[in-house]
Amino acid sequence: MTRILAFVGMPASGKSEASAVLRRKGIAVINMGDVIREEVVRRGLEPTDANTGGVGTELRETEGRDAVARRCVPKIKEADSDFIGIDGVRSVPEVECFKEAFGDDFTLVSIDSPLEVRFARVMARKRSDDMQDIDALKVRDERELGWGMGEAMDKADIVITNNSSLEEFSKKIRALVE
Ligand SMILES: Nc1ncnc2c1ncn2[C@@H]1O[C@H](COP(=O)(O)OP(=O)(O)OP(=O)(O)O)[C@@H](O)[C@H]1O
Repeated sequence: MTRILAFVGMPASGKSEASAVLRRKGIAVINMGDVIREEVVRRGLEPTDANTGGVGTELRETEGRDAVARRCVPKIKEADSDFIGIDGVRSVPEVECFKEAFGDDFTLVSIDSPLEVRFARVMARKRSDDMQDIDALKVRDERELGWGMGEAMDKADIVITNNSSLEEFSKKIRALVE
């Protein structure tokens, strides 16, 4: 039996930090974006933002909105471990795919963090693909919501707020795992 903790949340809400807590505990985390990057490489393409975006959209169009989740299922089964994390759930069909494959062993965790707090963190993190003003973050939020992220967050079994320190947040994630 594999217990699965999957994280869903708006951009810069803290999904990577939650995944890092799991990894520090020796728990493997599957990043759903990596599944798309793998497909890009398999097709002999460069893993650029444009190519991953294009392949991701194409996979969803040709194989269904749960295409990426379906590719994760055998990976989770093959890993044959007691506990696994998933970073990057984005829509209800993906949640349904995991629920169908793993039933009650699948727990969806929504990470909740307000726009202003997320924006301050984006400014501090300085990632190359990050937005430069709060309006750009709002646009990114709208794009993710357009893919059904809001409905996926509504399906969460557990909601964790991340609006204070990183230590406080890590403690909540550790408690969840334990
Ligand atoms: N509680 C916190 N206190 C301070 N910094 C935080 C906290 N939570 C997250 N951060 C920082 O905010 C930034 C965004 O968090 P993170 O990268 O985990 O978000 P994400 O949900 O994975 O984002 P994305 O969806 O954009 O990849 C990171 O630099 C992270 O270290």
